Amino acid sequence: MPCYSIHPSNHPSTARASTTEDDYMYPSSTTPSMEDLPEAEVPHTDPVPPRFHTGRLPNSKAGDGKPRLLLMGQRRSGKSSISSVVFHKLPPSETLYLETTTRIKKESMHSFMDFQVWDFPGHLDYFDPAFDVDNIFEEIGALIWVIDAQDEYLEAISRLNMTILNLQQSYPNINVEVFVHKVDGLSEDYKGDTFRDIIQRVQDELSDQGYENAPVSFYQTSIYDHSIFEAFSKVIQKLIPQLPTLEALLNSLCSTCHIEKAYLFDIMSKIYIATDTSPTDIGSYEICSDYIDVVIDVSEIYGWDRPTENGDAESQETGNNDAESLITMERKGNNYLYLREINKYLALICLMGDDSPADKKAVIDYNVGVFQAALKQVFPRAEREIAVPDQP
Ligand SMILES: Nc1nc2c(ncn2[C@@H]2O[C@H](COP(=O)(O)OP(=O)(O)OP(=O)(O)O)[C@@H](O)[C@H]2O)c(=O)[nH]1
Repeated sequence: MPCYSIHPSNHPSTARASTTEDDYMYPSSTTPSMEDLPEAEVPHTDPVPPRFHTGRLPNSKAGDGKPRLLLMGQRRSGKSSISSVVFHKLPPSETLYLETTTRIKKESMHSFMDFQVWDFPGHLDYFDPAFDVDNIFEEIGALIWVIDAQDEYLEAISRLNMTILNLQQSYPNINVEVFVHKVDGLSEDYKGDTFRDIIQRVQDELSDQGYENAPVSFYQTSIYDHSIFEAFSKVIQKLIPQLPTLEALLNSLCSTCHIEKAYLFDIMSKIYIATDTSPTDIGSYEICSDYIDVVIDVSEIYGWDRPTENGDAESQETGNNDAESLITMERKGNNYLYLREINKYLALICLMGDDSPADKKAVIDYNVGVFQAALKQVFPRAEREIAVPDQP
């Protein structure tokens, strides 16, 4: 059995528990990586001067600097389930017991980049003048609109279109991501028909209102398979300005080492933040995603605390030298899988073809080391400074 380990002290679930950056956040008792923010806005009555989109990149440091993913849609469409399954690792079957959301639920995600997930109650009319629309939409990274494909969806489509048209004036650059959700319960034919019908209706209604080529993307999703993670990966990738560079680095790694497909994964959520530009298929994503689970499970059993060289907290948090970056290769059908922990948030997973990577492992190791070094330069979060408490 090849060796591997994602070191427990380096493991995201442990590492992120200690990250407290915002005064106004308090740690969640159940999940260390997510933090509940104080409750939703209380509608305020003061007149709000109109403000317009600044054209900043969504994750540029403005305000709290954390792009928001807003989860909106009709009641019971599955918004809270999506957030719980992707970011809290809730088993999908347990979402049956989730209570309906009554106030905006804000959570902060500490990972390769910080972002927030805001789960909106289905019934809320956020364009009511009592709400501070700016406060909701100004730092937005993406608006994720969830439509229950197993239910009557005309009302959901008209609310979506109303929202897009309302936002178009002040925030024309917002990415609108439509999750045609709960497709697990539908036959293949019905699923395809429903998906096409929803796309057609949204586009037709928007163009009837004079809004052609609206920036809306559609995904078929379910919490019962990997589709929700794939969709989230694509949504998150749009928020990463360095994506083209990451893809170029992965392309170069793939061609140098004869790698068929390479993914850069966020270990905790199993969202992939970049992949090389060869065609992606859900099968290879599934293999890699399952493999992360195996490595994490095994490392939680067999991992051990490695003392830091000088014992200081910073090197413990950020240190990820060779000793903590271990490798596994495994035969899977005709493929080899290669996993390397890049830092405490990210892991590189590669699918390789027939010629045994074991013969050229040294070359792969070397090139992955080069990739890792380049990543640190282009993607500052790879070397993120962790706040170290002042010494008395
Ligand atoms: N079959 C299926 N059911 C799902 C899926 N996602 C969520 N559900 C179910 O849908 C129901 C409603 O889910 P919630 O997450 O509470 O929906 P919500 O949109 O947050 O609802 P509100 O809080 O009322 O706005 C739950 O019983 C979930 O188990 C899915 O992908 N497939």
